[in-house]
Amino acid sequence: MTTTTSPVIEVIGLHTRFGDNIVHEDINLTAYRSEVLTLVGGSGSGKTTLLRQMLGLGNPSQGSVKVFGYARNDCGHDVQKSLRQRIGVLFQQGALFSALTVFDNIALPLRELRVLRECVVRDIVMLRLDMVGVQSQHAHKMPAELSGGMIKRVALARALALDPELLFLDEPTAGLDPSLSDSFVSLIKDLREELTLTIVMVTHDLDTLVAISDRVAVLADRKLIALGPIPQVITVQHPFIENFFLGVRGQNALRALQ
Ligand SMILES: Nc1ncnc2c1ncn2[C@@H]1O[C@H](COP(=O)(O)OP(=O)(O)OP(=O)(O)O)[C@@H](O)[C@H]1O
Repeated sequence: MTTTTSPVIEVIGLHTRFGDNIVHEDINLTAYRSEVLTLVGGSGSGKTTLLRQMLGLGNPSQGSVKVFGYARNDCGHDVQKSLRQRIGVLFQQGALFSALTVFDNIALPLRELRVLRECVVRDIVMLRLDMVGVQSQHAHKMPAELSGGMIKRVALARALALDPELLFLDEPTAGLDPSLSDSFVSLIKDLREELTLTIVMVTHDLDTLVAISDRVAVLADRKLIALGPIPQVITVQHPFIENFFLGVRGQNALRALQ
């Protein structure tokens, strides 16, 4: 994997507090073009909050989050709109609209652009379904008729509908059994190469983390306590890192790196 040095996301001097609850203290972090950066940390360490700030869904109390060079909490409507088109998101929950077919779920972001003819929308939807390995006969099914693995794939197709440069994955393999999880991870690996995606992921799953990440950012004690490739991160002495990476599950997952 080759990364170039251009920053896609820059988190600068970020502090977050909700009332008396201080979540982040002086977080500084950069995600570079075409890398997979994974956020880990214990429950409540502020991973989701940081992801939401990167998406422009929440503001830090201090500091800034820049995406493609634009400060998320200080850009106009047109910039926000163009950023939305350059970013895809796979949410852990509520991945698909239950009242819409597979086809309409994937078509939604395309139709929202209000510039594409329906025949073009159709071609793009079918292309995206093919990309994620879902056969076209499933296009007119409702989400309730799909297996968990298929729902993830369709949600990924929707996240990729607008051909984004940056993809956020929130617990992408949560709820999948190990074999479905492995095949979803290989799909993400293939697509990130094919589409030159920059990926920012939150996961608790060590196998997923080891399989996809170029660098890992570890949040604990309100701070960024480690940032780098896994072999470097596991040398940092901190109870979270020792429990997470160096327990039995961690050791098993880390064997994949050898
Ligand atoms: N909108 C909000 N209002 C008040 N407190 C919030 C809000 N969003 C998050 N928090 C608090 O911020 C802290 C960090 O939450 P966050 O969901 O970001 O953690 P997390 O690392 O993603 O946790 P988990 O791994 O359990 O999902 C928690 O104490 C949470 O209660």
